[in-house]
Amino acid sequence: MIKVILHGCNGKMGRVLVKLMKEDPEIEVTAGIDKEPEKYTNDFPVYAHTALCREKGDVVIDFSHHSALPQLIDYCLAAKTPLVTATTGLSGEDMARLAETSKSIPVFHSANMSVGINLMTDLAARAGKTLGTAFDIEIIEKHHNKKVDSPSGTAYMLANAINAAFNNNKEYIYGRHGKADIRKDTHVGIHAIRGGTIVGEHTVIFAGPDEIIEITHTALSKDIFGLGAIKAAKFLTKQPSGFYNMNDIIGSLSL
Ligand SMILES: NC(=O)C1=CN([C@@H]2O[C@H](COP(=O)(O)OP(=O)(O)OC[C@H]3O[C@@H](n4cnc5c(N)ncnc54)[C@H](O)[C@@H]3O)[C@@H](O)[C@H]2O)C=CC1
Ligand SMILES: O=C(O)C1=N[C@H](C(=O)O)C[C@H](O)C1
Repeated sequence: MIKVILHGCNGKMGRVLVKLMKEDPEIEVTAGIDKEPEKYTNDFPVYAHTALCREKGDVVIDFSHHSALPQLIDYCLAAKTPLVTATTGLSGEDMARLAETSKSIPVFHSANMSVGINLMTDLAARAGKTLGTAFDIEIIEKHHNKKVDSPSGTAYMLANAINAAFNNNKEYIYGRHGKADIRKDTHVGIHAIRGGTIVGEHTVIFAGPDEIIEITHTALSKDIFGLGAIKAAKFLTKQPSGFYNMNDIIGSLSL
């Protein structure tokens, strides 16, 4: 039985993970950490801070807030516990911290734990490479009205994969309010919609002369992210130190 320390256990994704792990005989929550520890009644202890957690887990799963990352990394390093982090809104400095941490313990990060988005990322990069600069690229993401970061981590993941296909010469343009000039072919427009209970929708538009290609992924339930994180946790407990992502568990998606 794999023992999980669930960081952010009382959040929306935390509740999904608690439910999914109850249904899985191979994995269980040993302790939770959440800055609102009493929000729900849980059948495992919940602490307000990593420093208070005495339980030992085989792996930490994190769906919380990017501001918690430094303390979470300190905890994982001290407890020598592998870290699966799905939290978004990470800065370049945060990513560098995760990469440094992965020299000492196994670390898994993906801004989107679904299989579909990871395939879409490959498809979008390939489309960018094939279509070249004749096609303008815009990314639209839609999420629920409780999401705190924008644009989404997934929008960045898609943009970065496309950018890599263009030797990283793209410039990200966030909305166009106040812009009084035409777009350049080096621009990638990124636009965030927030409303209702939208689980998550990402569209990459390639708009060319007289034709348009759109690639869309729609998440219909948060379970897809939770199941991906559980797969990642099971995978990570068997790995040496290193920095892993979804491609390591779903195999090469190169088309
Ligand atoms: N990679 C993926 O596939 C997915 C990533 N996410 C990301 O996961 C994160 C959480 O999403 P939700 O559950 O929807 O948010 P949420 O706001 O419902 O839950 C976050 C939880 O973390 C707790 N928290 C915040 N700061 C903390 C701290 N310093 N220490 C301990 N606990 C803290 C909050 O009290 C809350 O219970 C977000 O960054 C979101 O973008 C969400 C869905 C899928
Ligand atoms: O906050 C969310 O809900 C989600 N966040 C992730 C992101 O920022 O990309 C992944 C998913 O789209 C849901």
